[in-house]
Amino acid sequence: MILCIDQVIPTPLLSRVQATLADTTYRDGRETAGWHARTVKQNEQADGRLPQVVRLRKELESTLQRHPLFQMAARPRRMKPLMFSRYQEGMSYGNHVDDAIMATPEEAMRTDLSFTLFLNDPDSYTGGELVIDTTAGEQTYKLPTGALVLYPSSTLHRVDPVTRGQRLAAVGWAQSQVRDPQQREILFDLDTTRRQEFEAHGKTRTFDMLSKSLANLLRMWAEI
Ligand SMILES: O=C(O)CCC(=O)C(=O)O
Ligand SMILES: [Fe+2]
Repeated sequence: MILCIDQVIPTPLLSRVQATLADTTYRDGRETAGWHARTVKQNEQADGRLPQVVRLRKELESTLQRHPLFQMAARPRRMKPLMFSRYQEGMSYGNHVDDAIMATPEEAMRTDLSFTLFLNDPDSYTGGELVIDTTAGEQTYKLPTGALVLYPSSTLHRVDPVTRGQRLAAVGWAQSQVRDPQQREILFDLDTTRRQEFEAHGKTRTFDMLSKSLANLLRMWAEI
């Protein structure tokens, strides 16, 4: 399942992110890529050691932790610290698969889900689409400012060359409590349906039964 979520971050935070990213130091993106991805990765990443970058990163991470749709779709157990990336004219990130295991400050994690949070106006740059290889063919994403695409880390994907302007994004990875994508999708559908039932009719018997099934499937499938 690939999910797009609009307006993930509030406008004041987005403005602060944009202001900080316009005025910070960047490093060569190849520093954080695996050996094969490094050969096709051509971008820049905000220096993650700078205090203003750390502060923003943490704020964005806690915003995601509180986002109901992100939580429902990803069920994150561990998250890799977010990275802010910038693609200037001519930069791109060729086809690659993300590393299956990534280091975090605490412990290594398995990457189940990858995501991109688009941080600037898509009309201000040309190219720079995130292209994901799926069984239904290539899917292309160039989302509005503040929108996020969540996709399986198991896919081949790339960022097409930026041919005008610059593309700013935050990228991240999550290990899910539910490893199997099909199980995760079943839980997502059930959760969505029970919320719709609640909104339409309140806490009905149907809502309770859907909640019970969701909780019991989680008991079967979740690793915590
Ligand atoms: O910037 C993006 O949309 C994705 C970048 C990416 O694939 C990566 O950092 O592994
Ligand atoms: Fe990637």
